[in-house]
Amino acid sequence: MASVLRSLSGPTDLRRLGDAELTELATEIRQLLLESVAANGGHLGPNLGVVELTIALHRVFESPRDRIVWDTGHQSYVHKMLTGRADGFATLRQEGGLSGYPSRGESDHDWVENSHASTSLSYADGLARAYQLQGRDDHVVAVIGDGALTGGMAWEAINNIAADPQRRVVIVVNDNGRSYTPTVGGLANKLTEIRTNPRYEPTLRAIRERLTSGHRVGEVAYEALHAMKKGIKDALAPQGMFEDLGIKYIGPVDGHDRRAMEQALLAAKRFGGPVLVHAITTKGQGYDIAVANENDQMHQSHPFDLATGEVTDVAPAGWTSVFRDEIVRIADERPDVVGITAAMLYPVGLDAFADKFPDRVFDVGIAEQHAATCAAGLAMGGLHPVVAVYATFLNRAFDQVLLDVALHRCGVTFVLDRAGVTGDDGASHNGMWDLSLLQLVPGLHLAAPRDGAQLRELLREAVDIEDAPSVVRFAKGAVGPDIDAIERLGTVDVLRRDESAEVLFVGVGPFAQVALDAAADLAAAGIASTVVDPRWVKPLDPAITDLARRHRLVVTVEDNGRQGGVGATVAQTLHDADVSAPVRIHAIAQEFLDHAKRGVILERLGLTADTIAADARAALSGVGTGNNSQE
Ligand SMILES: Cc1ncc(C[n+]2csc(CCOP(=O)(O)OP(=O)(O)O)c2C)c(N)n1
Ligand SMILES: CC(=O)[C@@H](O)[C@H](O)COP(=O)(O)O
Ligand SMILES: [Mg+2]
Repeated sequence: MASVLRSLSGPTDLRRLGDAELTELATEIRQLLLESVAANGGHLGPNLGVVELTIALHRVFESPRDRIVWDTGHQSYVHKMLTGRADGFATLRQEGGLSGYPSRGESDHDWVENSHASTSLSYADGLARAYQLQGRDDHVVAVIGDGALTGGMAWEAINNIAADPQRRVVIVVNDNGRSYTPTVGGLANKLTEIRTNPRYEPTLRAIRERLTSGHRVGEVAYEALHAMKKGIKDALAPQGMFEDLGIKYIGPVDGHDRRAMEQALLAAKRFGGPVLVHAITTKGQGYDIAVANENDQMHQSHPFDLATGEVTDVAPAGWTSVFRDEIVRIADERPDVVGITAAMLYPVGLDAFADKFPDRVFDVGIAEQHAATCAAGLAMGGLHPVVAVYATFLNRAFDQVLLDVALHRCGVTFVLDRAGVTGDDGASHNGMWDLSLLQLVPGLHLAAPRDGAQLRELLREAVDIEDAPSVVRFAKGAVGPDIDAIERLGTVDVLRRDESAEVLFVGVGPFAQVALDAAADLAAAGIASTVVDPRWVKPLDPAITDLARRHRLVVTVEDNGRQGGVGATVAQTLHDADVSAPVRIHAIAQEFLDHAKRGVILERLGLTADTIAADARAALSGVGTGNNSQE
């Protein structure tokens, strides 16, 4: 059979396909998912789990006139294949290639590019209100996972959507019971109760297997089987949990039974008000290695061997593994230390802590705001919480850090993984905001370790701070070799000290190595430098000002946005101290960065030793006009 997928020019073509072709299409889509993620890495589990659901969505609704919003967006590969981009999957997540998330620049079918979870229902509420005001009868569909449904924003939106019986929003809950690990919380428990009910699951599976095992099931038999399944489902549906709020509930529906999904979606489409379709799916469906993966069901996979599921580009032990080991040693010594994760136990490295002390690590779901303020409560209760999140996701909890933690001088430690450019996951995943945002928080202590040894040391210093929030942030991936200091001035480590140095490099975190390389570059041109690692970038140690007074030029290098970062803070500090040395700031351009590998982006941003050295030479000769100047 010629490729069904390749025969499609867009979602309208789906409506001409018969059952056999639609079953074949699902098989082809799974094959393309496996091939492209095995080659490039990406979100395999989530996308294998929404094949039939997405086909049904695009057969029932008329995208882009009807808006389909994907929460988090990591499960939108099938949507992309059905909207004319199947051929692009060889370039998935590569520079200039297909994004791993919806992309407005790629297609009119894509709406939300932000990969931060739990936002879809708010977009949907807004879109539906706009349609109501404009008298449009187009549909708005939001696809949200059970994990994203644990985010506070989702419930703010549900409260608003449910407020108006005319609000035409179709909420499709893609319930696979998992974020990375099983989804936690009272709602998740209720959804799990349905999904795992012994009376529901085997019957459902038996019906699904009969309907999809190639047996030709006559229409009558099909309807009879469905009637039986519907009877079971109705008996198990969450008793009014959503309907008491004013949202019509349809389900639970077998999310891998395309026909059942189409029936449910059609009913939702016709309902004309706030309606929720509860689809039950399996993350990794169709690839047993993913389904069986207890860690995360191949939620986010590096390139892997299709036959074994083994990752093929095994990265060396990274920053996360250093944290994973040290926090367990600290927990051994400090019974008051507890850990908090926002549904990312393994990715942030709290799994070993949880294995050894299961009652001292809390998974709060995808709820960073709650994590921060709950941590304040834990601190007020006499414990020392360590909240481990990706740097970009702390954006969401800024107000909580500022006014729930810092205002009350709570001893909470935030560990920010994936700080700096992350690359593959696009603009909303780069951890390029924290060094700026957190400069604003009175009393907060902010550290950026340059290597594994410093991560261990600074983490210990941080958990010893009991009267203020402390933050330790580090990059994604491999950690470089330890860099020894020549001496320590206050909290500042001196890493290089040339005689009669003209240039003072301030290298933040792993960019201390870049600063050392730039200094070596200058030395080859006969220019002497001093290189320091501030270690604590807030509060900035006075040693930086004292050193700056004795140099002609100050060069700062950091893996954070330029605006309000460490470089800006150094420049402001020196200005306030009447230090005349100009400051050259090398940081991430304050813009949304397209996806590409981290190294490619850093090269493109000029955050490399040779570029920084060239800029310093030019500045010393008085002609430095780069866009990094602070003059
Ligand atoms: C605010 C925020 N926190 C954490 C993440 C990291 N993250 C990406 S996907 C995911 C799990 C999503 O689970 P679910 O919504 O159930 O979707 P599924 O992968 O199961 O389809 C998490 C925690 C994120 N994208 N946004
Ligand atoms: C979609 C999401 O937010 C995460 O799954 C993200 O893709 C994690 O990426 P890494 O863990 O590979 O940095
Ligand atoms: Mg899920």
